[in-house]
Amino acid sequence: MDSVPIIDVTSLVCNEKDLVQQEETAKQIHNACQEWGFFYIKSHGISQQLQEKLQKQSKIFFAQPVDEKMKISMTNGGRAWRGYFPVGDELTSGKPDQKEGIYLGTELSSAHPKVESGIPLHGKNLFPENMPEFKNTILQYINEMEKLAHSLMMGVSLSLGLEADFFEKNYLKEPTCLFRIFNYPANKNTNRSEETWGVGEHTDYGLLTILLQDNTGGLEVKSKSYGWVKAPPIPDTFVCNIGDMLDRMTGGFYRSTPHRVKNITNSDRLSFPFFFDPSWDSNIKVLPLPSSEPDTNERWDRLNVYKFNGTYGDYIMKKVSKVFPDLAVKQAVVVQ
Ligand SMILES: O=C(O)CCC(=O)C(=O)O
Ligand SMILES: [Fe+2]
Repeated sequence: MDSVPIIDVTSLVCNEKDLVQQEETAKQIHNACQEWGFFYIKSHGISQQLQEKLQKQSKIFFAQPVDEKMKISMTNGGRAWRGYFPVGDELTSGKPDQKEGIYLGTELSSAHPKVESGIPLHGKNLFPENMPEFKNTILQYINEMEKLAHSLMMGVSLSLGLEADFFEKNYLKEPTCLFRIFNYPANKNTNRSEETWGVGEHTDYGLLTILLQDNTGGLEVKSKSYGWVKAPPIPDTFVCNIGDMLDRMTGGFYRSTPHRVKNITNSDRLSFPFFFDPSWDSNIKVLPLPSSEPDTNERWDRLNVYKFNGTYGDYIMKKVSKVFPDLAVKQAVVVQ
């Protein structure tokens, strides 16, 4: 098969347990993660109405003048790294991406122990005051994505021959949930050369990403067997992909696959990645798996993920500080 597989995840999300069907779904996840590191999910249980509401309000938000959007600028987000960034502010491999966006995550009050102790990427979201419905929709969406992600990680556990709650017990007591809303401007609105990307080639950092994309298209996945392959929008599905931590834990058995985006159409493209990552202070350990074969090809970031030892917090801070170097300096995060 030369396209990203589609997996029906009913058995993972529904309340009635069908162990036989769960094993079957786990087998499909296993094959997809080994071959692609990517898969589409269908029958996921997230309502179309919620997805449409989110898209509609995001469109309204991005259509506003930059001054209005900058009222929730990331520079006001402090160590939580939340808020809006304009086109060109986010870098991939040192190059500005052709996208604007909002960084969001689990809503934590300033009294939360992690916020009180100054742990980065944790805290309050910045919501536009002129769009109260947007806030409710985002919070509801994050909540539903988190539940879905727990169910999918049960499938990933089973797919590796582990207890269904392996990740739950060891890495997901307090998952790091990051949510982003991106707008990739229409081709006609940018003076871009061939080399510019909506987001350049990269891998995701954590365990599992669940992506909602609008109808525009533009996402590409670097497959093992077929080179760069398109991952177009498919109605009623989300795109899922695994991140560096699962690659590290499985010793390369499951790969965090490079991907990139270019919007070549004459309309803006909206996308909504939800990143489901290990608890901040969980120590990333290699799993006892039968046949692990680390990837020896040079990675997009020239790092060797198989040499990484430490907590998820250690890993992501190095990454995020490269993505927004100016902000990292303001937040006193060392850029390496
Ligand atoms: O916009 C997309 O389709 C993908 C975005 C992405 O890969 C990311 O934010 O990590
Ligand atoms: Fe990504």
